[in-house]
Amino acid sequence: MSPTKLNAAIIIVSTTASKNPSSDASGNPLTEIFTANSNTESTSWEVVARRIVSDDHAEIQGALKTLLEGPTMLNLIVTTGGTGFAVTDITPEAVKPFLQKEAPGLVHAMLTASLNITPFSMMSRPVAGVSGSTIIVTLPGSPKGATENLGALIKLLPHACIQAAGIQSSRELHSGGVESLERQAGVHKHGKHSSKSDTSHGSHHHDHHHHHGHGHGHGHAIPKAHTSSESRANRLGDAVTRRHRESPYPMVTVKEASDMIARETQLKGIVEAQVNEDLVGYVLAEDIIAAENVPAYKASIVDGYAVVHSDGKGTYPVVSVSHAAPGSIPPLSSGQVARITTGAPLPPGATAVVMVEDTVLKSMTEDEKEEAEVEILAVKMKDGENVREVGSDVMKGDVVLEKGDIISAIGGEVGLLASVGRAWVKVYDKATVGVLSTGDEVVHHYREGELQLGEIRDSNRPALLSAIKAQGFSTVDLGIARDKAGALQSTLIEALQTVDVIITTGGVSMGELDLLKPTIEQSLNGTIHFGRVEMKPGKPTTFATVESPKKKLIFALPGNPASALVTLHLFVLPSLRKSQGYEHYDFPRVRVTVDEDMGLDPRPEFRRAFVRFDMVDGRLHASGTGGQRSSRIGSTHGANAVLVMPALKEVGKKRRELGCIPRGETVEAILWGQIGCA
Ligand SMILES: Nc1nc2c(c(=O)[nH]1)N[C@H]1C(S)=C(S)[C@@H](COP(=O)(O)OP(=O)(O)OC[C@H]3O[C@@H](n4cnc5c(N)ncnc54)[C@H](O)[C@@H]3O)O[C@H]1N2
Ligand code: MOO
Ligand SMILES: [Mg+2]
Repeated sequence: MSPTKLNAAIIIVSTTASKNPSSDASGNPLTEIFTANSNTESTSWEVVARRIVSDDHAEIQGALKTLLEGPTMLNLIVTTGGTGFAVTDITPEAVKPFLQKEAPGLVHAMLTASLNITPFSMMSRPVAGVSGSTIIVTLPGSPKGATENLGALIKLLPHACIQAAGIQSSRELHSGGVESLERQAGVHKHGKHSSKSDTSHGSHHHDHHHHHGHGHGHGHAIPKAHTSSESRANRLGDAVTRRHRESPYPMVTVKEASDMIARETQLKGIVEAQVNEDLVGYVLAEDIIAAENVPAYKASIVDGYAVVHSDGKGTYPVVSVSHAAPGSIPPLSSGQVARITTGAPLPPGATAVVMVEDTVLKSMTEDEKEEAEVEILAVKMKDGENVREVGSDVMKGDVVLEKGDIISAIGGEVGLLASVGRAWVKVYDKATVGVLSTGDEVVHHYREGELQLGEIRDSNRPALLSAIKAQGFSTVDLGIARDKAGALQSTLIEALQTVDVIITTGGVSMGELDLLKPTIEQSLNGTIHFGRVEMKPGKPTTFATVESPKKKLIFALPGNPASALVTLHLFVLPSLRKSQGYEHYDFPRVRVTVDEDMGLDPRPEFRRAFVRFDMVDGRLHASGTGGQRSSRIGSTHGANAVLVMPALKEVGKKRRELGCIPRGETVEAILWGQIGCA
C-alpha cells in the first residue's frame, strides 16, 4: 500500500515577527521532525505551508482561517509560541474557537513528555483538537520545547490525522495490528509485570512510556482486524470483473441461523423502571416479594354491620361507624354493632359483617339523622363471614411475581406491583434499534412528484420501524444509504455509536452494488455469521456482529419488502425479545388445517397466512394472503402467521407430484399475532 501523504502547516507566533517567512521557517527544527518521521511504511509528512505572525489575536486567527479554508487539505497545523503566561501570550485563546473537538490526549502527551524533562513545562498552556478534518496543536515557542512536544506526538499523529480526515478506516492503519503502531510510537512492551526497566529509558520513563502507550487508548487490545484477505465478500473498490460468480457464503438452514443469532444475543442489561403504564412489555429482572399484607387490616367485604358473630339474631345499638376511609375506629363489644362499608376496617373485637339487606332499622336518634338500633335478621353467623382477613389476598413475604415474568398489557401485573407498594422495579433493558434502507433507487415515500425511471419508494424502513416500535422497542430512523462504500461505512459507524442493533435492508445479494457484506467485513471489522439462508423469502439474509465500540448486532435483511418483513419476524424480533429477558422469545408454533392448496417451493417457504379458530370443528384453519412473490409487500397484509412450508424435495411422493399441500391437510404455522376467529 502506498504511504499516506499527510500535509502539515506551521504557524510561528513571534513577538518580533519579521515579515519574511522564508528565513525562519525552512530551517525550522519542526520541519526536520516531520521529515525524520516520513517515508515509513505507512505515512509521509509534507510541510506545505509556513506562516510567521505576530502575537496578535486577529493575525493568528487570520492565518488559521486562511490555512483551513485554503486549497490544500491540511491534516495538521502546529503553532509555536505564545502559549505561556506572559500578557502577550494568547495563542491558545486564538486557536480554541477553531476547535470543534478538543484533544486532551495530545495535550497530556505533550505535558507528560516535557514535564519529565523540566518542571518549567508547567508554564505552558497548550491546546489541541480538531477543526473540520484538520488537527491543530499549539507548541511552545522555544525550539527545544517545540521539538520535544512535537516529538512526543509525531509517531501517533498520523493515526489521529487519518481518523480525523476519515480518509481511511482505522483498519488499514491497524493492518499491521496494534504492535506496529506501538513500535512506531516507540512504546517498548515488556513482559506483563516485569520490574526490569527499559535500558534506553529510566524506569520512570519506562512507566511513562508504558503509560504513554496506554495514553493512546491502546490499553485495551483493538480487536484483530479482518484483513481484507479474511473477508469472503467482493473486495471493496475492486472492478466488477472480479466479482464473485457464486456466493462465497455457505447456505445455512433457518434453524442454524436462528441458533447462531440466539448465541450472539445477550441480555442488554438491567435497569430500574417506574411502576406505571410505560412498564408494559418489560420483563422483570427480580422476584417481587410482598413487603406488606393485602389487605393490611381485617376488611369488610360488604356494606352492613360489623358484629360479634356469637351474638346471633336480635336488636343491637349501632355504636360506631367505619368507612373505607383512613382513620381509627373504636373497638366493638358483644351486644353492639358498628355500621361499616365495603373495604372498611372491622372494629377490634368484631368477627363478622352482616349485610344491610339482612337487617331492619328499629329506632333512630331524636333528630332522625342517625340509626340508634338495628335488628340483625341473619341466622347463624360464621366467624369471619364477609371479612377479608389480614393478608388474605397477598401475604407479606409472598413472591407475587417472579424474575422473568412479563409485565403484560392484559395480566394486570402493573396493578399487582402497585398493590404491594412497589414504585420501582428492576427490569431487563430494551435494545435500541436503528433501521437503515440502502440503495440508489430508493426514495423517501413522501417525496413529491413522479418516480424517475428505476426509482422505488422506500417501504421497508417505515414498515420495519412501525413493526419494531409496536413491539415496544425504541427505534432510530437511520434513513437511506446510497450504494457507495464510503457513505454506507460512515452511516454504519455513526449508528454503531448510538444503537444496540442495526437493521438494514437491501444490498446483500449478488449485485455489484450489494455493499453490506464487504463493508461489514472490510470496513467495520465485523464478523458475518451467515450470509445466506435456505428459505424463501429471505435467502440473502446476513447476520453480523461488530465488537467496537462494544458488541453490536447487525441484521442485513434483503431489500425485497416481503423478505424484509418475514425475516424481521423470523430472526430479528426473537433476538430483540431474548435480549430483553424473554424466556420464550420465539413466536409460538401451531398446527393448522389449510383451507386452500398451498404451493411448495424448492426452498422451505414461509407463506404469509391468516390463522383462525373454527368453532365448528374446534381446529385452527389457515387461508393464504394471495401472491407470495418476495417483492409483493401486500403479501403480508392480513397475515397473522406464516406457514412453515417444507421444501418440495422434503415432502412425500403424493405432495411432490401435487406440488402443494392440498386443502384440508395440515401444516405447521408460526403465529406472529393474535389468532383470528372470523
Ligand atoms: N444472481 C442472484 N440475484 C439475486 C439472488 C441470488 O441468489 N442470485 N437473490 C435474490 C433474492 S432471493 C433476494 S431476496 C434479493 C435480495 O437482494 P438485496 O438484498 O441485495 O436487495 P436489493 O438488491 O438492494 O433490492 C432488492 C429489491 O428490493 C427493492 N428494495 C430495496 N430496498 C427497498 C426499500 N427500502 N423499500 C422498497 N423496496 C426496496 C429493490 O429496489 C429491488 O427491487 O436478491 C435477489 N437477487
Ligand atoms: O429470498 Mo428472496 O427474499 O426470496 O426473494
Ligand atoms: Mg441486490
